[in-house]
Amino acid sequence: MYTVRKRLEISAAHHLQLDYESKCTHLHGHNWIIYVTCQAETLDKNGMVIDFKQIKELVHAKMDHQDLNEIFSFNPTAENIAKWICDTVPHCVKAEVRESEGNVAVYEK
Ligand SMILES: Nc1nc2c(c(=O)[nH]1)N=C([C@H](O)[C@H](O)COP(=O)(O)OP(=O)(O)OP(=O)(O)O)CN2
Ligand SMILES: [Zn+2]
Repeated sequence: MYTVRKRLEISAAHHLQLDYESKCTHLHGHNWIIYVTCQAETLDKNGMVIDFKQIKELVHAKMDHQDLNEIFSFNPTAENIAKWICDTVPHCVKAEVRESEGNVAVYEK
């Protein structure tokens, strides 16, 4: 099994829709650190699981310097973003989304 992992740094704003009082319901931003892990049993004709550049184009280009509530139809929690990444990037088996050093969500297929 081949495994590749791409690290992305993304500046983006969001607010959360919650059924309890929270400062996070107000618009605010994070410098998100995201790790995308992809796996394949065999490599493509270029000798890759997936080009790192393609991962960047699919995730960084969509999210960087955006209001995540405007570009996503779901509540943009770290968990939901991690799931969206796994569903969007070919061969993705795991996405780790860090809002900060202490706040991390992971989705694995
Ligand atoms: N399970 C989740 N919990 C929370 C999420 C999330 O995506 N998944 N997101 C938030 C907010 O985005 C919020 O911005 C987090 O703010 P922060 O101030 O970093 O959170 P803390 O209060 O926990 O920060 P400390 O620095 O540890 O005090 C909230 N929760
Ligand atoms: Zn937040």
